[in-house]
Amino acid sequence: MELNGWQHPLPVMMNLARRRCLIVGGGPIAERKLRSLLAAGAEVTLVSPAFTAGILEMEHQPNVNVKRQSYDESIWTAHGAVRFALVIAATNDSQVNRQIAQDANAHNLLVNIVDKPELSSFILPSVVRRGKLVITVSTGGASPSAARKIAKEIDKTYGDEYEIYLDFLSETRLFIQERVKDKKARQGLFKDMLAWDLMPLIREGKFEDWKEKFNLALHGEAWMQSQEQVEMELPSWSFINEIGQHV
Ligand SMILES: C[C@@]1(CC(=O)O)c2cc3[nH]c(cc4nc(cc5[nH]c(cc(n2)[C@H]1CCC(=O)O)[C@@](C)(CC(=O)O)[C@@H]5CCC(=O)O)C(CC(=O)O)=C4CCC(=O)O)c(CCC(=O)O)c3CC(=O)O
Ligand SMILES: NC(=O)C1=CN([C@@H]2O[C@H](COP(=O)(O)OP(=O)(O)OC[C@H]3O[C@@H](n4cnc5c(N)ncnc54)[C@H](O)[C@@H]3O)[C@@H](O)[C@H]2O)C=CC1
Repeated sequence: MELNGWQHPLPVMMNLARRRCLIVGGGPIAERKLRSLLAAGAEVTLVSPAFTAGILEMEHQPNVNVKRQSYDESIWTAHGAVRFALVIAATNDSQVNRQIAQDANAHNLLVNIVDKPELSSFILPSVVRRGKLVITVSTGGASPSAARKIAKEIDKTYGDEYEIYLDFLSETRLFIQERVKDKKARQGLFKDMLAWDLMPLIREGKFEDWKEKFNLALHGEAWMQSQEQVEMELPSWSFINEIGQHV
């Protein structure tokens, strides 16, 4: 199935924890894709007559299953059923890669063909990570090295402070989500939080002290302590917001 170019792909973030994925091929590109899948928690089966030293070093990890054979159709049914969440064809034989694309499509599986974006149902972007913050760059296959270059520029701009910032937002958001029932009220609070200029505090190493003060105020408030979820008005939020605004 030839896809209609990469005019308007759907960007997604996938939770691959304990999902079985298949990589066909054992060269440096297969190794790069393997590392990405393992970092996402996937269980990966690799099929290839030969493997890089890097792959062989990982062979005995519990999430890695190495099969020393050329690709053939038995891969799909080896365990009685099609069992892969994602498939990556990373051989250096474009005919074999094309065949894998056809077979994966026949099984209705998502497939990435490393030498043929137009036959792929997904491609991998270049990635910048700061803890929970993930920034991805894709050119839809137009220029993977441009994607990488742009990601490197972003990498320089977004420092480690974003990881701390996101952890704080995540913690506080969860705390509020558990206690404030009214959706509109919650969203108002999240909007207020985003306006707080915390980044300079983090950069100057003053954030931990500020956070302690903030958390004392947040956790100490009567409305936060009540067992009842708050419906709408949060009179003491303005006090919390004051602390946030005057960092
Ligand atoms: C379509 C896609 C399919 C896919 O693999 O998912 C694809 C396809 C191809 N890549 C090729 C070449 C190179 N790819 C890279 C690097 C990366 N390639 C990645 C993704 C993608 N590559 C997908 C599109 C992503 C997008 O555009 O958004 C990255 C971002 C992510 C990753 O691989 O995980 C990773 C950077 C990781 C990082 O950030 O560090 C480099 C540079 C390098 O290795 O340093 C080169 C050499 C320079 C050059 O050619 O530009 C070739 C030609 C092969 C040949 O000529 O033989 C093809 C096939 C074709 O173009 O037809
Ligand atoms: N998507 C990307 O980011 C990039 C893609 N490429 C493309 O990826 C392809 C693979 O790149 P490398 O890993 O550097 O190639 P490589 O030549 O080092 O490795 C190819 C691997 O495929 C295996 N293989 C060959 N025939 C097979 C078969 N029938 N069944 C199973 N395994 C088989 C080989 O044993 C080998 O392990 C290149 O041919 C190139 O077209 C190249 C650079 C970047």
